[in-house]
Order: sequence, then C-alpha cells, then structure tokens
Amino acid sequence: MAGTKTLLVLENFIGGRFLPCNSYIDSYDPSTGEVYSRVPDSGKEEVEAAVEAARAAFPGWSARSPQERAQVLHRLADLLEQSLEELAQAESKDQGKTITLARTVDIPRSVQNFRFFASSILHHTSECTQMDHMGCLHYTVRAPVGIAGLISPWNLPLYLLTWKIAPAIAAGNTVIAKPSELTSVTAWMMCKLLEKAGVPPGVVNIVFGTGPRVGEALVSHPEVPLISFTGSQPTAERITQLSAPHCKRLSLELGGKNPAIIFEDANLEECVPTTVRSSFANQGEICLCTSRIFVQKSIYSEFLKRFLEATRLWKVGIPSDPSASMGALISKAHLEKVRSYIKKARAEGAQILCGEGVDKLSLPPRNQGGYFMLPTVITDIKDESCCMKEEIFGPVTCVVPFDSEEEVIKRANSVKYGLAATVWSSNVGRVHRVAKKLQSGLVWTNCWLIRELNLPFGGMKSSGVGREGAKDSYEFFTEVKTITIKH
Ligand SMILES: NC(=O)c1ccc[n+]([C@@H]2O[C@H](COP(=O)([O-])OP(=O)(O)OC[C@H]3O[C@@H](n4cnc5c(N)ncnc54)[C@H](O)[C@@H]3O)[C@@H](O)[C@H]2O)c1
Ligand SMILES: N/C(=C\C=C\C=O)C(=O)O
Repeated sequence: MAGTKTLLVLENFIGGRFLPCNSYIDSYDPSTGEVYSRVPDSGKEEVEAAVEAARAAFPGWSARSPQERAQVLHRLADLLEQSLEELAQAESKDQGKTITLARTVDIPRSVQNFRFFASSILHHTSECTQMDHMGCLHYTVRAPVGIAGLISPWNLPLYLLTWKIAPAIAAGNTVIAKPSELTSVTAWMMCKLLEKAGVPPGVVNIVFGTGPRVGEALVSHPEVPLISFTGSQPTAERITQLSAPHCKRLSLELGGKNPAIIFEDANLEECVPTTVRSSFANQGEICLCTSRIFVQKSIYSEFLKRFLEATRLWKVGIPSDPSASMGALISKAHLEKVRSYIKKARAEGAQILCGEGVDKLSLPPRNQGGYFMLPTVITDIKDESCCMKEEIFGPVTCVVPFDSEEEVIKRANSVKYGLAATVWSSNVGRVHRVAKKLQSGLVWTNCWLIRELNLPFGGMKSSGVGREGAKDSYEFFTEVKTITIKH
C-alpha cells in the first residue's frame, strides 16, 4: 500500500505483486460524501499484464489435485475470518452499509464462499453410459477452461466477488477479477492474504478501475474465454456485444423487480418484519430485495398499518452505528436516481406514506453531505408506473392490493425481470401452486434470503443468463468432453 496524506491508495494485484497505476479515480465515503480513497484507473495495459500472469500460472495451478486446491481455499477462508472485524469495518466505510450487516452477512458469507467451494470441489462426479450392443462405453471428463474474467458490482462487494473467485480457482482456473470502482477496498485487502494462504502468484489477479476502461479491456481480451458478470442489465447487454465476436461463455446475474405476494392467511407476525427487511436491507441495494408488495384485499389495511409502523422503526443511521438498520446509499448519483423515482410516483398521483419527502431524517453534522434517505413506502400506484416496472435498487417499496390468486400471479409476472419472489400463506397447496407459476429464478415462501449454496442461483428473463451454485458454477468454470471407448 502507498499512502498519500490521509487518503487510502489502492494498487492493482498482478502476478502476486502490488503494482501502482498511472492514473487513479477518487472514491467517496458514502456516509460523508468526502473522498477517502484512490482506486487505480486501469486499462488495456494492466489487463495485458494480468493475462500474462494468469497464463503463466495456469499450468501449475490446474495440474494440482482438487484436494491441494481445496487446502489453499480453506487457508484463505481462515485468514479472512481472522480479519473479519477489519474487513467488516472497511466494507461498511467503503459501501455505506451498516457495520452490523457487514459483520454478520458480507464478510462471514465471503469466508463461507471459500469454505463451501473448497468442500464441494471434492464431490463432483462425471457421467458414464454403456452401449453394449455397439461394444462402447462413453464417459465425460471436465477440465478448467483457462483464464476467467470476473466482474462484480458495488452492493455486496467482497461477498459477490468471492462467490466468483472461489468456484473459479477451485476448479483449476486462474482469474482476473474486476470489482466495482465504487467499492474496491476489501478486494484489495484480500490480496494481502493470498500469498500467506498459499495462492501461487498469477492465480488471482485483481485489476481495479471503471467498466468502460478496464472492464471492456477484460471482456474483449481474446485470451479470456469466459466472463462471469454480476451487475445491471444494460452493462450485461454491452458485455454480450463485446463477447460475441469471440463466442465467449457468459454467466450474467442481473437486476430484479421482485414481488412479495401476501395472502390473507399469511402469518403477519413473521411476514411484516421479514418484508420490511426484504424491502430495505442494505438500503434496498440487493438484487433480491422486494420492491412490489401485493397484499390480498381482505388484509390490505391491516398489513399496511403494521408495515408502516415497522418501517418507521427501521432506523437510518451512520454506518458505524451498531443500532442502525440502514446506512448510506452508494453514491450521490444513485441517491438522486432513487429520489427521482419517488418524484415521478408523486407526479402520477401515487401516495408516499412514509420516508422521502414525508418524514425528517436526522443526521450528525459531519454526515450532512452523506447519501442517506429514509425507507419509503408508496401506495395507490398503477402496475404500469415506472416505479412498479423498473429496478430502483434503493429503499423504496410499493404496496398494492389484489383479489385473486390467478390475478396476482399475472401481475407479479408482468415485468421484464424474473429474479426473486416471496410468497406468504399458510396454505401449503397454494404455496406450491403459486411458486411454480411465478416467473422467477428463486421463490422464497414464508421467508426471505435463506440461501442454500448447493442449489442453482440466478434469474429468468432480463434477470440473467445461467446459474451459480455448487454444480452450476462447477459446470460453468469447466469445459466438458465426451469420450467414447470401443472395446
Ligand atoms: N443477480 C444478481 O446476483 C445481482 C447481484 C448484485 C447486483 N445485481 C445488479 O447489479 C446492479 C447494481 O450494480 P452496479 O450498478 O455496480 O452494476 P453495473 O452494471 O453498473 O456494474 C457492475 C460491474 O460492471 C462493471 N462495468 C460497467 N460497465 C462495464 C462495461 N462496459 N464493460 C465491463 N464492465 C463494466 C462495473 O465497473 C462494475 O464492476 C443492479 O442492477 C443489481 O440488481 C445483480
Ligand atoms: N449471488 C448472491 C446474491 C446476490 C445478491 C444481489 O444483490 C448469493 O447469495 O449467492
């Protein structure tokens, strides 16, 4: 690390070494609006160096046994765990999320990602079929693909980056990762642990910088045959275009406009607090957050009353405040974008029942320039409104009534996205029926965000292409070959 005054200055990590860059980007502390770190503004040159390092490391790393690679992943998990508090503090400062969330979700899950893939890589089997009448036996073998390009967003920085790095290297690939330029600090901190964990130089390379410069250089590089991307749908479109001439393998995990469907027989004691959390956790900046709440008419008033009461208790505070439920949004531009949706809803005649423009936000003087807003609840809004169709990715949720099961399924499915839905009912038959009919890659019933890492994670329609998880990530990060033996 190089330091200038009080600013934290990050460096790229290529071939096992920290390397300075010719130019840097300012990075802001979302809780104050002040610049606090500088991130390398890498481009083609840095990607070229990373490709060279990843290429050189590939033969040795891919030749190791899964057990040997698993040991390295376990050591890295242990080292991350030993630095949990330091990483949580850094993630909270860099992203604006509460220290509590970083401590209990982001960093523990990053540790778990390495442990999980270290274990799951040991349990894959290949396929074999017999064709006795032809005297043949067929079987499959899998091999790592080569250099994997990994691009991640700013909302769950280390959590989502390690969700890609871990399966990629467990399968024997070498990687070039590009975290979001808005939240690069914890990725850089992790680089400091790689050598001690036994990750050979060049196996994990991290190039920092913006999407248009370093992201596109990575996506366009002919020696990077696969790209795993998590981010927005417009960026995925661009990545698809750039990858097309090279026929690259793509995994795209994109946005959502996730419905919660609450039937009259739902247990409101559990449903209300969970739906507040599913709407506003991480400032609503989780692709799985609920942003359309459909409530059956007979319980609409009761639900709304309880939901508003619980939302008002969802405390917005500075990220380091352990009693805060919500911190600051990621950037000034994003805060303005989120606010613009509320303005549009108001102009359309919708009602803003609490939050932005209704209640007063109280912040310490030092944080007046931070990117804070209150959790906001909108009602009396039409399904055609942009607030009900587009991903806002902030602490804003719409609550609307419905009459019948058939009607609500149709309305829930009426958006271009299909990532995550929740269904609340005590009728088991209904829960199964509705879950099956929803166009959504994930459906949580009577709960939210309980993750089983073994099973496929990903979205339908404009929410993505491909799935991540034990078997899915293994298949994505390996190339399969079918061999026929005539005997
Ligand atoms: N489905 C999921 O698992 C999931 C998870 C988290 C976030 N998301 C989505 O991510 C979005 C928010 O994240 P964001 O604003 O960082 O998304 P984004 O698409 O703006 O950026 C994501 C990453 O792509 C990079 N990038 C931007 N332009 C690029 C380009 N032209 N070429 C290559 N890389 C480029 C960025 O620098 C960043 O690292 C939301 O839409 C959210 O729903 C989806
Ligand atoms: N990929 C996962 C979560 C994505 C959240 C998006 O914001 C995961 O839990 O594995």
